[in-house]
Amino acid sequence: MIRIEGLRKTYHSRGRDVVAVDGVDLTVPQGEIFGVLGQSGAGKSTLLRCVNLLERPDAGTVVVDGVDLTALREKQLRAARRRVGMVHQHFALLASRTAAGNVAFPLEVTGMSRADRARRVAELLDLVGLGDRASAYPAQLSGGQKQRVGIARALAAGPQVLLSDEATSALDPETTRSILDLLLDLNRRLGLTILLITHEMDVVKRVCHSAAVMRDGRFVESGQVAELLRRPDSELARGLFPLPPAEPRPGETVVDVTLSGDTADEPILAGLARRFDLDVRILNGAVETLAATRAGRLRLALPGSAAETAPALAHLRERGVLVTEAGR
Ligand SMILES: Nc1ncnc2c1ncn2[C@@H]1O[C@H](COP(=O)(O)OP(=O)(O)OP(=O)(O)O)[C@@H](O)[C@H]1O
Repeated sequence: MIRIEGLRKTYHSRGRDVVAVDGVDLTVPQGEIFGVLGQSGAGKSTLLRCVNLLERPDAGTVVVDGVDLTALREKQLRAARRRVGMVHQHFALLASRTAAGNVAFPLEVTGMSRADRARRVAELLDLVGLGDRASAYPAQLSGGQKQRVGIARALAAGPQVLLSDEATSALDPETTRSILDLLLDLNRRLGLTILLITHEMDVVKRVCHSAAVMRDGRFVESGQVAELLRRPDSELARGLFPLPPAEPRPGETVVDVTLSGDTADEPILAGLARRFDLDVRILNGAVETLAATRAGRLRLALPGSAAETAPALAHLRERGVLVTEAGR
């Protein structure tokens, strides 16, 4: 579990202050995957580096598995950091070491015997699906394979918590999917708590139970993905399911409906046709399986004026469907 309260970090550079993290509160329960989404410069990397205290925050506390890391001295902190694995965007592997040598690296300072180390490294490489590439050097591995080595190395000391710094942004879409599937699998099998930063909506969609949108050092919204999808003003919901503009026909009322959880699998349009004798057109949209819920957004055109379609829309709302004005 990760609990962050009141985190702030300001950099002083060339005579001016840059507030990179401006009062962030965040809780990631044990076994959950939390994604922080934001554009370049939002403060995501600084936030992540403050979680394992690679960067010391100016204010706030960072508690990982019940230990307040901000209260520790350097020596205790080095030991406590083993509770936190880190996966890097550009893998950060040692070119002169094999895959096995890279995974063994963090174990060498723990005093583990050579035989135990070899056993543990083989186990970790198997876990990430690279059991047969133990003696390959990074230059002989694909990007996805390098990231698998990076993940195995991050897990070497048996952390409960994994931090992922844009782990897939240097990878092609198919490899990205396979690495995200691996993170999801590790989360489920090991009960691993994962805090990841990303600028890609797809990453949030595929693996995150909860997420935050970060801008100018602050969280502008944060919560479980399923819950954010039920908020009419959620930026994340709009980003996860963008709806391109669509031209209605004369006499139609156009609305956006957001479905999450049970409503995503109910035949809501058939219900409208039956109960209200309405032939609804789907202008665009999608319903998908996300990490923790089924969800989607549709832009619908209903025949009739706003007043004429109001009972049908009220019926949808009663069933738990979020109905908003198109494009809002
Ligand atoms: N070491 C540093 N010294 C001075 N300013 C910094 C330093 N590191 C980051 N910053 C500034 O802090 C702000 C947040 O940067 P940060 O790297 O955390 O954002 P980010 O969301 O991770 O962006 P990116 O995805 O591009 O890495 C930016 O304005 C950046 O220029």
